[in-house]
Amino acid sequence: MKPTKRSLRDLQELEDLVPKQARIDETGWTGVNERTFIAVKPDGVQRKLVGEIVRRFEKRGFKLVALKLVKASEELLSEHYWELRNKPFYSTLISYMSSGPVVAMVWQGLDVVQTARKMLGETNPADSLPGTIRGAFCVEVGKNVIHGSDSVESAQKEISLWFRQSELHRWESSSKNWIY
Ligand SMILES: Nc1ncnc2c1ncn2[C@@H]1O[C@@H]2COP(=O)(O)O[C@H]2[C@H]1O
Repeated sequence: MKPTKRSLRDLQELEDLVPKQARIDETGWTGVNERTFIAVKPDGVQRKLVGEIVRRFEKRGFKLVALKLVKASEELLSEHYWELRNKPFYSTLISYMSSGPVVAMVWQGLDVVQTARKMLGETNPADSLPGTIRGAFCVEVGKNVIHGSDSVESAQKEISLWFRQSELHRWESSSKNWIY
């Protein structure tokens, strides 16, 4: 039977009922299918760095799997930054991250988690090499313009937290054979 608009919406609603943990395995790919979560933070969006950041990931050879402009709720941010909840800068971090829209993305490719971290630079921009994103575009740890998952495991959790399965796109890149 051809699915109607209504039945597609029903499927979406059903998917939202599936516990997030159950979806982690589906994003836990390896090799050329490894994925990472990248977010251009509110200062990066305000400072018009989105295009430059997307350009760097595209030019490196990674594949864009998902992208959206989102105003993160405090609930989402408290899950995302759960491990930092006792840090003295935690409340400043939550208000900074909820101060404006964030561009949330998923990028895919060989060793993308580790390579993306190198492209981003160090958490503190002062320690970041000039060619990195933070080394080129920011100066202060509290406004460091971009987030990238620090491990494959964190990437799986963060992708599941920020995206629905239906927002992660499968597509064939025509330049794949020139990259791998
Ligand atoms: N000393 C600090 N003061 C303020 N913010 C910090 C400090 N250390 C880390 N952070 C923020 O906490 C964030 C944790 O995730 P990120 O590595 O993306 O970026 C980090 C900074 O935005």
